[in-house]
Amino acid sequence: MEAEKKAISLLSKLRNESQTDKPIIPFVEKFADTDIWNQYLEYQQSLLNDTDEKPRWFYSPWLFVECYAYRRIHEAVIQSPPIDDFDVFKEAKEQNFFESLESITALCIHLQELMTTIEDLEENQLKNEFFKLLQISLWGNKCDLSLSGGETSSQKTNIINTLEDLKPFILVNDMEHLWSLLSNCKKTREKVSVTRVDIVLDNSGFELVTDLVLADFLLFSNLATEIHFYGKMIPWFVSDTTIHDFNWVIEQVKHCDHKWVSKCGVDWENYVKMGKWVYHDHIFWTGPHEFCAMFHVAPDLYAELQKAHLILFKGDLNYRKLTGDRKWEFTVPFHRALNGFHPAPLCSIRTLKAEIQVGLRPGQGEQLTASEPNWLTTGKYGIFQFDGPL
Ligand SMILES: O=P(O)(O)OC[C@@]1(O)O[C@H](CO)[C@@H](O)[C@@H]1O
Ligand SMILES: [Mn+2]
Repeated sequence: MEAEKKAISLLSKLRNESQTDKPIIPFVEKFADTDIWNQYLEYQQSLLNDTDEKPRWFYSPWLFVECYAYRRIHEAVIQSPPIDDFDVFKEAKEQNFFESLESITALCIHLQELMTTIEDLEENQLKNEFFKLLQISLWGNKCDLSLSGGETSSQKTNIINTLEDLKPFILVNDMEHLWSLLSNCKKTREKVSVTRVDIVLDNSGFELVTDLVLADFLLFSNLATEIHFYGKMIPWFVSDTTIHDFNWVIEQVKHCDHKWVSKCGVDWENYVKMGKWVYHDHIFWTGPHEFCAMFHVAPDLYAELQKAHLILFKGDLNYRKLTGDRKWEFTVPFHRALNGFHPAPLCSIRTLKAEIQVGLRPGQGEQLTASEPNWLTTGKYGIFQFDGPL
């Protein structure tokens, strides 16, 4: 109880600082990334050079302040042993999973049926199935809990039946590039060689299941031979996946009382055991830096990503970090907005929840603004945006 009281008082202090636009203060508790964060704070301070101004909640860049807020929540918890490994968002994430169970069941059954017919599929049919699972993973990204302030945001309908209706809302659609890349890898692959797809995960719950279903399909269709996942080392943006969530979701699926669903869980656990699925942690993902800084700030992670044939970046926050959350013109090429971040061919799979979008056709953004002023932030629209040699 003492520990809870302490955590709550630290959180109240944090709330007060943010509501009253206090200066952004350094981290005190020693943790793996404390120095990195405090150095970044100094950098933000240096941008205000000749004034006495301090970076503050209402005026500093949103991406930085928002990440800082989640890191401060974590600091309040780690300063309060013995509850220092408590995940304040665990309950919300688990609720999202349970509320989406019907849709998860339908998806797992679909996957198992596909597995049994895969040998008979023509090239074109295989491509179609790949596109379906990509779109399911895209729309799965609607289910994040930070946009809804932690309120429920689960998937209640069978998503497979809605894909056709949702197609007009895909603003950038580079799925064909993903297909060409992976089917070429498959055709030219020698017996012993590897095709590696890396997935930079976003939200746990329903979205994570859609990513695991896609990852499973990539393996049994032979479009890839190895999948590497990246999650968050601390609770992040309410619904983001940690290693605990990753294992928890697989365990839940495994114990579902539907035989095809639990078969998925058993397969997924085996992939992890066999090293066909590899989960990576890295503190960089919960840092303040945009991805173009990764080469210098986290060269080991950059080198790891370079081993992939394709990297899929799930979600809105990853898109903001890919593009530096800048006020880019809508028509600026994605390659340019990545600002030198090119570890391997990559694709952002994201529903739009923040006021940033690049790589649109001339006039496309303006047209959307005229007809639907909130199109950038509602999660109604989505993209598959690819960067890499064609
Ligand atoms: O990365 P995700 O889960 O797709 O979205 C995270 C998000 O909802 O959180 C922030 C709003 O607080 C925005 O960056 C973004 O819209
Ligand atoms: Mn998220």
